[in-house]
Amino acid sequence: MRARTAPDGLRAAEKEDGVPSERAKKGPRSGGGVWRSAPALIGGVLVLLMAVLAVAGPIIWGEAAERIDAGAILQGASAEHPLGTDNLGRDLLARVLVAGRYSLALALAATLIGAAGGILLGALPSVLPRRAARMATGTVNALVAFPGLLLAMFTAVVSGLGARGAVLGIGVAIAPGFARLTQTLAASVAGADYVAAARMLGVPRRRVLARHILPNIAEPLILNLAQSLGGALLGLAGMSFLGLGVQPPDFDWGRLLFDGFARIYVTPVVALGPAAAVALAGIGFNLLGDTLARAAARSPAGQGDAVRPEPPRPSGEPDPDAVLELRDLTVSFPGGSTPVRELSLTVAPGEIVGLVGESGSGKSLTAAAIGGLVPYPGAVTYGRLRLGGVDVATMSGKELGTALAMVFQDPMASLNPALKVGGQLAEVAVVHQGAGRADARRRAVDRLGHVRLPDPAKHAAQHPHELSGGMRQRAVIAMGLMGTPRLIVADEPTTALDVTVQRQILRLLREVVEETGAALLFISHDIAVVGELCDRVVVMYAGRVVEELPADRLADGAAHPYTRALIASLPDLDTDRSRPLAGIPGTQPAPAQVGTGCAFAGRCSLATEQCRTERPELVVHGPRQRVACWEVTS
Ligand SMILES: Nc1ncnc2c1ncn2[C@@H]1O[C@H](COP(=O)(O)OP(=O)(O)OP(=O)(O)O)[C@@H](O)[C@H]1O
Repeated sequence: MRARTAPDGLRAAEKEDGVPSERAKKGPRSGGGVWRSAPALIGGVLVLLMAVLAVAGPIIWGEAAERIDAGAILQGASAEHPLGTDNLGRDLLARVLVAGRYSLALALAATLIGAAGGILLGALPSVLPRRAARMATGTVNALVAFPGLLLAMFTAVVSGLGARGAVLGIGVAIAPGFARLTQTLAASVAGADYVAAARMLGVPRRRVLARHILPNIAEPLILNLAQSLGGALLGLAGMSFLGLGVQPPDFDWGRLLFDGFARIYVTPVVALGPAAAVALAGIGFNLLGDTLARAAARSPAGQGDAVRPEPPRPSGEPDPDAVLELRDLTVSFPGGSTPVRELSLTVAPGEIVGLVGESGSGKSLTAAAIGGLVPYPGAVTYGRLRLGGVDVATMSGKELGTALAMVFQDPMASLNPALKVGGQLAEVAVVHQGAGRADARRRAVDRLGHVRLPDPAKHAAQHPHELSGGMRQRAVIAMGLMGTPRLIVADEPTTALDVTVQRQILRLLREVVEETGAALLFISHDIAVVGELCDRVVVMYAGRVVEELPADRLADGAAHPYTRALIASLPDLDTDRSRPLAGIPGTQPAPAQVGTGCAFAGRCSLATEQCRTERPELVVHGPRQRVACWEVTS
């Protein structure tokens, strides 16, 4: 189970009225702000200039660059030749302007070679058997440790002096960086449930790589491409300058620098022109690459716009009393998968709301979206997300971290095994409330006592592995209570615990709610537990809420066929244990395959043609109950 403080605000760029929020317009999370910054503007202008030069340079100045003038050999700067002339009297300014196309083309070729080779090498560990994968990883590690310039020079010399050798050399020097990046990104995506699921289903590794891994890591690789272009340009100029690159009669900026360098003490201006061109182009590509990376990191999804965010919908007046007000939350992933669809949820102060549904219905993603923790490359949009009456997009990380506590399934994943429990809790108070060390430690021990951990001072001085599973989960809940949470989101907090400890943790959560006045959003697939603990139950199916009702009406008031089926599938004392448990026939549609009608229609014995083609909205059906079902509400 994990308790995490949520990061700086949520990733919503726009407010409920469809107008960009102030934060979206000018705040640090705004991708637009990044593009208006000085480095972005300078980078953009420089790259644009380079592109114009590459296209128009040879057309406009091509002839001047090749015109030999025996009367103007080796001249310095003059009105006619602002950068002087070379040993054949050719105008150096014209040659610098013309060399742009060749220099940029070579840099692009080297970058593409480096990127292709690196991505291939970095992807190998994902497709090879274990031992070969380890060798591939070792090779990448060795290449990364090897000085890039030496690698480039060695390759250039081996493959023959000239532009081809230099391009290959720089490509080889760039490749290890790409390989390392690919490996790291692939490893982070490889841990995702959907990759694990594909592997379990026997999908071949190559296909897992091509379909599940590469599309999800494409964006950072493309961003790295832009930054590498600047590096390649500088590298190629360096190679030509060392005499290993472009050979006469061809010329690029590096070659012009090489030729001018011999005269640098007599007429320094002849070296200045190509040096300035290389420097400006390098700076331009680096600034642009950097801007792209920052814009992607701050885009509405927080992770780039691999998925086109759906526009937020206007949705009535804010509820001033609600602790959590979520309107029209949609979470989507590249490839058309939308596991959460236009979900709306309200939690009142001190209320315990259970979010229940089969595995894959989108419960955890809903919790993650509330905490701004939807994993890359998920895109999150909503019409409104308010915590304690405050728009989450306007809250600082500290404010959100104090107002929201999140408790996840595996407590060990929330606690750093190398740090003592008390120290970890204290850190929350130091970071979020600016408390002194001693005060923070006192508060940590107090909070551990609050969650009924026996001898809290002793356990505060222990490492997580010295605590039992139940104690660890108490410690994680205590961590959430280090702030003054208005809302605790607990995602399957007892699933990893044995039955007795489960009951203790559930009792503790209820006590915490009663004592602190915080509200609790309790996520579970177990409708029996939800019915026992919660005041109100929200039932999710295929990313949408299908029913909301008071928990005490579950047994006899549940109306949606899915809710009723969930309840019917529970064993009770009368259940014949010799027979298999009554499950719900069929399976929930995958997030990318939810059709236009009711998503439950395929499994519902009451389904009509209307259910299959038209999606029912949630409508009031009795006191504090709403149901989305044509058959129940018509
Ligand atoms: N990182 C991801 N990338 C792509 N799809 C994802 C990702 N995480 C979840 N999904 C999809 O979203 C669906 C809903 O996932 P979620 O974890 O929210 O379900 P859940 O209701 O919490 O299920 P469980 O009880 O098993 O945790 C999953 O079926 C999965 O297909």
